[in-house]
Amino acid sequence: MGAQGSVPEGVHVVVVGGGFGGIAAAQQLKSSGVRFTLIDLKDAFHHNVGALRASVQDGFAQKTFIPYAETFGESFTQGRVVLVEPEGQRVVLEDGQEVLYSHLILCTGTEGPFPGKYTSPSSSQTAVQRYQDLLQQIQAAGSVLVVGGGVTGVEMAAEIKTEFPDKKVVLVHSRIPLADPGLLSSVRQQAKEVLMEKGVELVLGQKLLGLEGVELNVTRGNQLLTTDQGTEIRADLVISCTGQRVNSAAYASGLADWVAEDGSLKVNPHLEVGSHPNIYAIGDCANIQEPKMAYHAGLHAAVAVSNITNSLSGKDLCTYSTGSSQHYLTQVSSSSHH
Ligand SMILES: Cc1cc2nc3c(=O)[nH]c(=O)nc-3n(C[C@H](O)[C@H](O)[C@H](O)COP(=O)(O)OP(=O)(O)OC[C@H]3O[C@@H](n4cnc5c(N)ncnc54)[C@H](O)[C@@H]3O)c2cc1C
Repeated sequence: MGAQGSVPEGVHVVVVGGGFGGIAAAQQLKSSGVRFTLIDLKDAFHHNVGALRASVQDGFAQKTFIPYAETFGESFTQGRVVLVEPEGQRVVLEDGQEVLYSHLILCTGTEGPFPGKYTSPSSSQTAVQRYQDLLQQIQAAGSVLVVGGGVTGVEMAAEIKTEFPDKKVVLVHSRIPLADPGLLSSVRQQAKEVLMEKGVELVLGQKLLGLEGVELNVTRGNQLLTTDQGTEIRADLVISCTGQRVNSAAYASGLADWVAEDGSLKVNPHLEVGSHPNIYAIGDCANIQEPKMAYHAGLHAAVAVSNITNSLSGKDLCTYSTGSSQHYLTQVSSSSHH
């Protein structure tokens, strides 16, 4: 089905979440001529792959927020989805507005602490300012403690030390290996070596105590922090890169039967959620055993949109194969859908 193809009347795809998965889906729906509504609580797409660079480089943050309305016009609605109702085929926004769908693509991603993630319902201007403010705090600090050695923490520590080699940067991580368990151990080892070469001090296999009581992202001057093994760390500024979790609030009650332990949605190989052939989950909120990456979210979007258009034109559905990006679109017979 292309721009000239005919889309059956009444088709309206609602895409919840305008992260990497959501914008890829919306762009493909737009070029397929399918009516859609993209809903996000922010007014701009956040290219969060650049979030940590935006924290250390003046003027970079504004390049990482791209207003949805410029690309999607009236097909974009700003708001927070608080409920998915599969029976009524509608989603409900925080302000009470209801949006009906024929097909739903859920891509609410993950949430986590600023600066790695920015999930406040504020304007992009406010968001950009927040990154600029953090840059000033980093500039003012003599020493920075980065908490959490997943990929975000590793990147944050490396970015600060790269831009400000004279600052003391300490990275504390509760496990010994750095970065994410889904990555090759050689990659994780390389991340460690890069940090050590740059002069980042590593405190591994220790958990920082009392993080809840620490004012984050503000330079306070020589705060004393302690780990569960009694190691004392002094730092002017503390940045948290820990505790990312799947953002399940929108669907947790409406699709409770299909929510996995980590909050993600259980999908079949067509990326359909549970027993709902018209509801898809893609990106970080889809329960797929692979590293959570922007790149994968884009691949999922292609599968979900192809399956919507294929189901409308009576074609076979595609399956998503983890890790085989070149062959991710595999046509399979799916007589159960037709
Ligand atoms: C610091 C950092 C660096 C990264 N670097 C890389 C990299 O180099 N390469 C790579 O491939 N991946 C990278 N990743 C991972 C990548 O960012 C994620 O895998 C990707 O963002 C997932 O896309 P998504 O669309 O599933 O979700 P997200 O990008 O998390 O987007 C979800 C969207 O949903 C919206 N939303 C959530 N709940 C609601 C609701 N209830 N109502 C309305 N809207 C809602 C949010 O506002 C958000 O815009 C990085 C991640 C971080 C944190």
